[in-house]
Amino acid sequence: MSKLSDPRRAPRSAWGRFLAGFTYAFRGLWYALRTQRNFRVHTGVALLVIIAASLLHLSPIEFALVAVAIGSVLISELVNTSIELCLDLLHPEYHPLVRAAKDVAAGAVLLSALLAVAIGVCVFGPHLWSWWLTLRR
Ligand SMILES: Nc1ncnc2c1ncn2[C@@H]1O[C@H](COP(=O)(O)OP(=O)(O)OP(=O)(O)O)[C@@H](O)[C@H]1O
Repeated sequence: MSKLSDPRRAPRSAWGRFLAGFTYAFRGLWYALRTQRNFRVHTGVALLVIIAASLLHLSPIEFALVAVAIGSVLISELVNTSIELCLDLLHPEYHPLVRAAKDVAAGAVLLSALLAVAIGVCVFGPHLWSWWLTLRR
């Protein structure tokens, strides 16, 4: 990339740099949505969970817990993707340390997904149970 086309070199005001930061962040989210199947799946599940949370009229605290669960999964997925991209760029060939680094990053995603499931069971469980009891009456 030539220096002229490198956006980091474009002269900008502080406000312009601040706004550009948002553009880069949304570009990152769009990149993950376009290229990462797991991120798309997790985003779809998150939307379904938000719809279910609205239908079941969760309390503000319950909604906050669900938001933390969703956020932790999506954020860990994004960090995992970023780590994978860096490693693929720096060392595309097989290396045991690359394997360990990618496996650890994948482990972080797994842990956050398990945390989300635990929060989901604790928050949605009682609501679904009372909904089920109402249906049976
Ligand atoms: N360069 C490498 N050297 C050693 N092992 C690697 C290397 N690249 C990938 N691996 C191993 O393969 C696994 C999958 O890696 P990969 O980069 O395909 O991730 P992925 O989770 O399938 O990502 P995605 O589906 O998002 O592309 C890693 O967890 C790691 O164990």
